[in-house]
Order: sequence, then structure tokens, then C-alpha cells
Amino acid sequence: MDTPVVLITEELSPATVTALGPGTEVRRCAGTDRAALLEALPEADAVLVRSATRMDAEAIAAGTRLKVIGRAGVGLDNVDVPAATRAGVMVVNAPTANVVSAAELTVGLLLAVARNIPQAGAALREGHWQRSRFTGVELSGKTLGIIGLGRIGTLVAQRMRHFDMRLLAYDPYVQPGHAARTGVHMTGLDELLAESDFLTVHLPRMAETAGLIGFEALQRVKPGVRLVNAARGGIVDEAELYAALKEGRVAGAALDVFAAEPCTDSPLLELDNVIATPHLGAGTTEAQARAGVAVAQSVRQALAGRCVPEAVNLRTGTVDGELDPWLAFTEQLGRLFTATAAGLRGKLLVKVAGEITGHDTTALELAALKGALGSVVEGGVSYVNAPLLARERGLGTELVTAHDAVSHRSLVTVSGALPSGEVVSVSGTLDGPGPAGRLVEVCGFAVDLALGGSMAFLRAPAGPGLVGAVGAALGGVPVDALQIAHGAPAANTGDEVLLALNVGRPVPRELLDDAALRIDATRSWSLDRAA
Ligand SMILES: NC(=O)c1ccc[n+]([C@@H]2O[C@H](COP(=O)([O-])OP(=O)(O)OC[C@H]3O[C@@H](n4cnc5c(N)ncnc54)[C@H](O)[C@@H]3O)[C@@H](O)[C@H]2O)c1
Ligand SMILES: O=C(O)CC[C@@H](O)C(=O)O
Repeated sequence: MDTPVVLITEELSPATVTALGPGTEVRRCAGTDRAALLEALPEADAVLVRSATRMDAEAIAAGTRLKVIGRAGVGLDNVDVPAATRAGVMVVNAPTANVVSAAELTVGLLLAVARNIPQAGAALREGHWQRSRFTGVELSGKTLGIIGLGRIGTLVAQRMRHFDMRLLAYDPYVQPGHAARTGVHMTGLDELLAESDFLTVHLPRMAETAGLIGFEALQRVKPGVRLVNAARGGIVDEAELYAALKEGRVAGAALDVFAAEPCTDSPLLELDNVIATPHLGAGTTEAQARAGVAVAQSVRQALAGRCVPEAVNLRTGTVDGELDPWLAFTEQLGRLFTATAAGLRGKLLVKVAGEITGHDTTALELAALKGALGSVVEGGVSYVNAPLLARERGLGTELVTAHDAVSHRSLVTVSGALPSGEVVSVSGTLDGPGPAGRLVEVCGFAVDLALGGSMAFLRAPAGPGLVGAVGAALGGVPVDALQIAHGAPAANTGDEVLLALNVGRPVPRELLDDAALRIDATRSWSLDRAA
């Protein structure tokens, strides 16, 4: 396999490249230079961005080899996650890496907007010693309204409690118990706006939150309120905020984020009662190192074909390391299932039995689906888009687990019913020495062959001379192993047997047809080495 190319499009901590390790080729381009980005993406297996690179549908489509987008930070508003999911591209972020830094900046902005610190400092540099002009207000005894009590909102609450502030929060998705433990009283938005002396916003930017603090909300604020936004631009309507600041209804604002960034010419920047920073919430050495390393580690896992706990568009969470070999193996079973069933209909049942059920095996359902769809769906199938592609084809999946795997330590079976009612199933295990898995059952026939490489199967009436006839038909195709498998006692296989072969190279269809003809096979199929 070629060395994967990781494209870095923004300034990231040097620790990021170290964490990517020697097995990747790092390339760089400026994510804000659209033409350069679109030119570099087609060769990238992974792209690492912060908030300034727009990974929209066009950019994702340009990344024809792209397997993962790593966002070294929290917000994903610059990444089109649905477009990535459709394209089978994993999106990973570093959801907790910079929350402390963002909360600390918020605390700094609250103090700065209360005491006019930046303005007073700037005036002093210009030679003006103006003490009364910059008289501020205390935080102690005042009410702080926190809009969005998630990770950062909570850290801000925990810190501001020590400034003797009364804490209110508006967040319809937070449990009251969490707020109570943090010393915060939950309210409706109107009550919070009416009662707060300081407001701080900690929401993601989404359709629902864009413009949330707009004309109506700013009409309802307590006159003289001071507002901090270190979350995302656009949640506070900039034109309405400007008007409210001019009128004095809002006494001051501290803004770290803007609707369009970089932002150097907003009318807000001309107001004396506005202080601003250039999106510095995550701008600390610690946060950058944490975010870079976390996202680099996730990207490495994604490039190695593993499930990544931090992936935002993947159904599985953490996958135990011990389950890793089972993922690739179950994917192979999924491929063999599709070849055996000659199609995909209705529902794919993934049964996991035995010792491995001691782990969370949800990812095996995805692995089977990825394998099952891989040979029949054009374009890439990944853990990310497999559920979507299955839904589009009306294919359901179900995972069932059983404690006991009968004669194996652990066993995975992928099965499904054909329109005729016939059940197709394939089972395999990784029991035994070595990493290679064994195929132990195909449609009720008990086999014992290595699963992998190229295989061929013929189902035919039992009788003499089967092996010779098949061998003669396959001619020069090297046969590594051949078994005549009989139906398991409970299987409804009649007087048929299954000839199952491990072959050294893919069997051309015409040779398999010839072999089938010679032994009156009722069905024949093959599995080629996975690409
Ligand atoms: N300035 C910076 O550099 C910087 C750094 C980190 C994060 N951020 C921004 O801060 C935001 C918050 O980060 P977080 O880690 O706390 O996220 P989070 O997901 O932990 O918290 C967001 C909270 O908003 C709430 N919420 C969602 N929709 C809401 C709505 N319509 N009304 C009220 N509440 C709603 C959620 O329930 C959640 O509790 C991020 O989305 C990111 O955009 C900015
Ligand atoms: O500095 C950055 O890249 C943005 C940080 C922050 O806004 C985030 O969403 O993580």
C-alpha cells in the first residue's frame, strides 16, 4: 500500500506531525486558498483542518481518495458532515481538547468587558492616563446568563461561581440535575435575558442557533447588559448587536468570533464598548497540542481501517483492541455472504456468539455490512457510509448475540433469506493459532477452510468422481485446499454436498461454469481476493 498522504491546511501544533508518526507523508497547503486546497485534495488520504478551511461538498468531492477529515478542535460548522458521510469519509474532531482554553478565554472576556481592560490599556499606550473614563462594574453579586450549558458553558459556570455571581442557564437539552450540581439555575430564554447582567454564549452554530440572539432577544435583555460570545459568529446577529450597543441597551460586548472570518472591518470594531479577539478561544499551547495529537491519533486509526471513537459520523463508539482482527474477518464473511446469496435482499442478520460477546460487538454488524455491500455498490463503501447505503437499498441489518458458540470459542455468522425462503449463511471463527480465520459453515454445510484469498464453491449431488471432474475443469488454477462438505445434521441440504476450494488465483467464470456442468452442480460461486 502507498504511504498515505495527510494534508494539513492550517497552523497546527508541531506535536500533531509527531503523533502522525513516520507512516504518513505530510503535505501542507493553505486551507483558505480555495484553488490550492482543491488542487491538493485529490492526492490526500486525510486532511487536517481547524476552523478556517471550508470542507464543503465540493471540497469533499475533490478528495477522491479521502478517508478521513480531522478537525483539530470542537466546532464542525466548516465541515459538511452529511456530504462526508455520503462519500464514506470519516469525520473526527477533538471534542474536549480546547474546552478549558475556551472557558478561560470567556472568563477573561467577562472580566475585560466589565472593566474595560483592553480599551484602557490601548488609551494608555497612546499617552492617555484616563481613570474615570474606564470605570467598570463588578462581577460579584451580578447575574450571569449562560446560553448553552454544554462542556464549555459548564466550565465557565464552575469558574464564575467563585466570582460570587448568580448563575442562570438556558439549554433545553440539559438535565436539571447536571445544572444543580454545577450551581446553576435553569430558566427559559426570556427569563434569562431579562435577569442577566452578563450574558455568555456557548452554543454550536446550526440552523436552530443562527441569529438566536437577534432583534427580538436583544429587545428583551436587561438594559445595560454586557455580552460575551466566544462560541461562534452568527449566533449573535451582528447588525442587531451594533444597534443595541449604539443605543446603550447593551453596555458592552466582547467578541472572539464573527459571522465571517477573518474579520477586520466590522462596524462593531469601531465601537468603544466592543472588545474583540481574533478567534482565540483555542489559542493556547496546551489546547493546540491536545487537539493536534488527539486528531492525529484518530486519523492514524482511520487510515489503518479501524473504527475511531471520536468519529462523529460513525455508529460505533470505542472498539476494543481485541475485536480488531474480528472486524476484517467479519468483513470477509460479509463479502462471502453476498457472493453466496448472489445478491442482497431484505435483512442481513449478524450473529455473534461465544467469548467475543464479552466486548461491545456493535462494530461487527457494520463490518459485515461493509463487506456485504463492498462488491455490489459502486464507489467506496466504508464503515461510515455502509448504513446509509444499506438504507437506500432497503437492506436492514440486525445484530444478535449468543453466549454459547457450541463447538467454538467464538463464532460469527452472517445470514439472510432469499426471496425463495432459502436461508443463506456463512460462519467463521478466529479460534486457533495464527491470525487467519477459518470458514466453518456455508449454507448448512460444515467446512473447515482458511477464509480469505480466492475461493470457489460448487453445490452438487453427492456422487463419485466429483474431485477429479472439478480438478480437470479448473486446469491450471492452483488449488491449495479442496473439501467435500456434507450438510450439518440439522441442515436441510438433501443429498447434496458442497465442494469448497481455496485457490491460488481467481477462478475465471467460464472455468467454474465448466466445472459446474461436469458435476451437475445446482449452484456455483466464487470469492476473489479483496482489493
Ligand atoms: N472560540 C473558540 O475558539 C471556541 C473553542 C471551542 C469551542 N467553541 C465553540 O463553542 C461551542 C460550544 O462548545 P462545547 O464544547 O461547550 O459544546 P457542547 O456540545 O458541549 O455544548 C453545546 C450546548 O449547547 C446546547 N444547545 C444546542 N442547541 C441549543 C439551543 N438551540 N438552545 C440552547 N442550547 C442549545 C447543547 O444542549 C449543549 O449542551 C462549540 O460548538 C464551538 O462552536 C469556540
Ligand atoms: O482555533 C480553532 O481552530 C477553532 C477552535 C474552536 O473554535 C473550535 O471549534 O474548536
